[in-house]
Amino acid sequence: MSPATVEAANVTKRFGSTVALAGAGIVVRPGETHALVGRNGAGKSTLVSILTGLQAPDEGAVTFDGRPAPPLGDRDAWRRLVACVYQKSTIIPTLTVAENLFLNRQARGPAGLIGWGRMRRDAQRLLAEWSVDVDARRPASTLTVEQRQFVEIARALSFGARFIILDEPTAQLDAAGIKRLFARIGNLREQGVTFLYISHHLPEIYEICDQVTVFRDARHILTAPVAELGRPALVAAMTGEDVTMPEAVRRDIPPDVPVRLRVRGLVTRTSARLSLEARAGEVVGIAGGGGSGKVDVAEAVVGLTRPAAGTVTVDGRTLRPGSVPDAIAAGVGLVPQDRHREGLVPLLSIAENVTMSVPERIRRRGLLSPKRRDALAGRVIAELSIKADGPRVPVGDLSGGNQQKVVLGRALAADPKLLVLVTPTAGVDVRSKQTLLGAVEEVRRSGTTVLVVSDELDDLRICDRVLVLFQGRVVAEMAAGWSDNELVAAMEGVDLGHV
Ligand SMILES: Nc1ncnc2c1ncn2[C@@H]1O[C@H](COP(=O)(O)OP(=O)(O)OP(=O)(O)O)[C@@H](O)[C@H]1O
Repeated sequence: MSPATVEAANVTKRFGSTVALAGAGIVVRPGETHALVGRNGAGKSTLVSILTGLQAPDEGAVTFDGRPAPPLGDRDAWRRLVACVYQKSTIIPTLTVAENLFLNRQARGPAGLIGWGRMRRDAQRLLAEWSVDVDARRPASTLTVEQRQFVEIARALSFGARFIILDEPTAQLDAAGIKRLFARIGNLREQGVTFLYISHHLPEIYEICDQVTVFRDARHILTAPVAELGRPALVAAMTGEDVTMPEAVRRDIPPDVPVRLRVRGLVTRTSARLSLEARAGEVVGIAGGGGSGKVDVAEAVVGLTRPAAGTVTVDGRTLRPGSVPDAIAAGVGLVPQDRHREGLVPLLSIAENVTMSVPERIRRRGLLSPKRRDALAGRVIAELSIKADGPRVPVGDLSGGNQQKVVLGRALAADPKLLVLVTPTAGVDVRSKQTLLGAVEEVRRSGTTVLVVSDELDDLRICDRVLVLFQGRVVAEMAAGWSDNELVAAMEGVDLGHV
C-alpha cells in the first residue's frame, strides 16, 4: 500500500490543564475525502493546527507521504504539503486577488521591482488552470464567501499542496453554493487532491466523503468507510449516547396572550415591505437562503442597521431605528450571525462576556462582585453544557461551538423579552444543538418571544410558524408541521403547488 498522504500518530496536546488531544491520530490515504467529526471541543481544530504546522504536538508525530513533517519554522515547506481553508478568511481584503495569490512571491523585474502586469497575468492563468472564474484585479474584499474559498484552494494548489483541509466549508453557503463546492471537490479529487473535511452537517459527510474519523473527548474513537457506518452509529460514536433531534412543535398559543413584537412596514436594504406580529412565548422562524434578506431583517429589528422604512415595537415601545442601545433597553437580546465581529471579546473570560450586558446583576452595594459574576456565569455554563474549566477561562480558549454557547448565554443572562437568533446552531455539534434549542424552549415558556432567523431545518423545527423569504419577499408562511421538502422548496423559490 502506498504511504498515507498524512498520518498523525499518538498525538497529545495540552493547553494548561486542558488535554485537547490524548494520544489521538488519523490516517488519510491518497485520493480520499476523509471526514473528521466530533462534538464541540473534541479536538478537531487542535489536530488541524498540528497537521498544518501551526502548533507542535507535545507528544506524537506527523508524517506526509511517509516522511517526517518539516520543522515548524519552515513555512514554505508546510505550504507545499497542506493548506486549510478556514471559516474565517485568510485573504487580505485590501489587496487584489492577484496580490493575495502571489503575496511574498511576486515576480520581480531586473531592477528588483515588482512586475505588476506579470503578476496579474500569472494569477489569472493560475485561476483559469483551476477553473476559478474570478478577475484577478478585483479587490479581495469584493469576493463572495464561495469565491474566497475557491481562491484560497487555488492558492494552496499553486504552492504544490495536494492535501487540503476544509473546515466547515458550507457554513456560509446557500444550497446552490454548496452544490458548486461539492462539484469542485469532486473535480479536484479526480485530479488527485486529497481532502480532510470537517463538518457538523452529517448529511454532507454521507454525500461527499468516503472515510470518516470520529474524535471524542480528545481521543480517536473510530475510522470507517462512510458507507459502512449508519447515521445512528456515527452519532453514537460522537456523543457516546443516542441522540434524537426535537420533533416539530405543534402548540396553540391562546388568543389572550399579548402581542409582544410588532414589525410594521419594515423595508431593509434587501427586503420588500415586511410586517409581522408575534405573541409572548411564540417562536417565529424567518427562513431563507443566501440573498433572501433574512439577516437584514434581523439586523434591522435589533437596531444593528437602520431600515429604510417601518417600525419595530416591543411591548408597546417603539424602538429607535438603528439603535442597539435602545433595543437592549427595550429588552431585546441577540445571537448575531458573526460572533467574531459582533459577539464576543476573546481575551475576556466567559464570566465577563456573559455578564457584559447585565452589569447591575453582578454588583453588590454598587461594586462589582466577582463572586456574583462567577455564579451567574457558572449557571450559564451548566445550563448550556459549555465545555470549560470554569467561568474565568478566556473565551478565546474555547472551541468554536462552545463560544457560540457563550453568545447565547449572554443573550439569555439579560432575561430578554424578545430574543433574536441568527443561525444559532452554526458550528454546533448534534448534542449541543439539542441543548441550545432546549434552552430556547425554556425561555419561550417563560414568555420570551423568539425570532429564529436561519436556513437550518433543525433550528426552524422549534418554531410555531415560519415566514419564508426569497429575494426579499415573504413567499410563504408555514405553520408547524411543514415537511422538509416544502420548506426547502420555498427557500429555493420553488412553488411546489405549481410544479
Ligand atoms: N489556545 C488554547 N488554549 C486553551 N485551551 C484550548 C486552546 N485551544 C483549544 N483549547 C481547548 O482544547 C479543547 C479542544 O478544542 P478544539 O478547538 O480542538 O475543539 P473542536 O473539536 O475543534 O471543537 P468545535 O467543533 O467546537 O470547533 C477544548 O477544550 C478547548 O477549550
